[in-house]
Amino acid sequence: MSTSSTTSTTSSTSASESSSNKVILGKRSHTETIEKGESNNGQMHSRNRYRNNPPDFAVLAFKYSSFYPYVKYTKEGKPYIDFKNPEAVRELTYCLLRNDFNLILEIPLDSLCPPIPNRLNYIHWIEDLITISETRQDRTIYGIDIGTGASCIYPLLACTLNKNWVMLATEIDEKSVEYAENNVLRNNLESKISVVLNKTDKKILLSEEVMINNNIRFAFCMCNPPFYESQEQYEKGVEIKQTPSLSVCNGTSREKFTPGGEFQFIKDILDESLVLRNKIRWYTSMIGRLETVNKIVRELKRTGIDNYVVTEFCQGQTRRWGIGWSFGSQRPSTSIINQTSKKLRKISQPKTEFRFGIPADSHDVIGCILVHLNELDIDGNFNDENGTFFGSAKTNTWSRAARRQRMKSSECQKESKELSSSSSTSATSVTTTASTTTATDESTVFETLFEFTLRLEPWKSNATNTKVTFSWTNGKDRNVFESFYSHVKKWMEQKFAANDNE
Ligand SMILES: C[S@@+](CC[C@H](N)C(=O)[O-])C[C@H]1O[C@@H](n2cnc3c(N)ncnc32)[C@H](O)[C@@H]1O
Repeated sequence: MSTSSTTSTTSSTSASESSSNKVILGKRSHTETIEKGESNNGQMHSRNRYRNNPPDFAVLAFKYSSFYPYVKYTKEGKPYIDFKNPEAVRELTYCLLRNDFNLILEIPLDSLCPPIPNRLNYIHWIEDLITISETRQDRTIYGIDIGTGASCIYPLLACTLNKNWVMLATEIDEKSVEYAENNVLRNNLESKISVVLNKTDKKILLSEEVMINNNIRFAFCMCNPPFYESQEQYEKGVEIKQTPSLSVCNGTSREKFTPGGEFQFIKDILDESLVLRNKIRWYTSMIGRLETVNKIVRELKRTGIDNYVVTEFCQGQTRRWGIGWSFGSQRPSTSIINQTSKKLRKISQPKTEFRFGIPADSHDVIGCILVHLNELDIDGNFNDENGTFFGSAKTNTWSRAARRQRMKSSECQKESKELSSSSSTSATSVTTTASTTTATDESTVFETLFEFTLRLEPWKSNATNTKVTFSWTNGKDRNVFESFYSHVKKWMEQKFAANDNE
């Protein structure tokens, strides 16, 4: 059976064990949880509805007569189900989808039965990634689910949770396509989800049916690839699992196996992404084995892609991983980069958030920073409500060379003013004009180097210490942003040290 069913087992087992610990989560927006910088910490995604609210088998059995026969009770009266029984597992999945998402599905008994909490973790992580680039919540978000399976689980859940999402679901297996299409129709989601049969297993995205002749610019693609390359590798994988599998082994061979295993499948997506580039903003995949995460990160680096994120999907004792990469210049926040274990942070891209403290109140600090940003010709808007500045730099105005150049041109201007006030010669005015033009040209010729936000905390309080946080939100060159940040930090520290000494 596929490892995904094992995920269902361990999750539901641990879920029922912790059912005394129920907390109903209030509805929180994507941006809210991202801003709070919440990481997985060995748990489900912070918006996953099952994180602190595991399924209650007794309640489900009472509500759904089809599930009732599968629920048994321990001597202590604790409800449980036999995860070795594929029908019981499938009924549980049906009940959760119906009860919590108002979705009705039909999945063949020999096919993969998707564990819902695990599938939600991946969708919530995609929501976080998309939030970086899509600030307008009313805009249609286009996504692709590669290998949607008979259940069509990702598109169905994703479009139910996100009303502005539209998804293309791809699949190579004809029977699965038929089931997936019927599942879409059954839930009246045909205006949101299209299922296509990918006629070649040699191509994943670059096939005629998927991206060739498709003019849509997709925000993301997602994929739960077949994990193993052979039955032998699968059996080995099962053997080395630390906890014995409690679950039945369902899943067709197409769902479990692919030549070269998951590494080759994701590597193929990576190779195709090098052709498609910005036609899809975030290329992502689920990963079943930790060693594959390291191998794919090495491939990303080898091809020069530095804008990537890795994450860990936790569900009970089972771990899965997620990887995403982009050719765009939008940078994920540090909290998205950090949505993983400490171990994986080492191979993630470095942080995009930088912080220092200034021993003064926020009013004095912002006054000083804004004057200096103005001197540096940094464009931007300051939001006085929350103490946040949104800025962009067109050209490097803070480097030593740029500052020397600025000093030279202001000296020139001073000289020319003095000369023109004593004797107005045409030669001097030409010099003045020339130097101004050079400066103007420099700032208009270059595109935006980077965008950033600058936040002061605590804002509008009498605290005599202010935390200044710079976040790199857009740009290709990390070194340029970091040199700007270092310059402003040094300048501020010197300024306030000087004030202290006065
Ligand atoms: C592990 S299953 C995932 C099913 C479902 N997405 C889920 O998460 O439960 C992988 C699926 O990918 C499909 N697949 C394999 N190669 C493919 C390709 N080149 N294009 C589209 N689908 C493919 C398989 O048929 C299988 O249904």
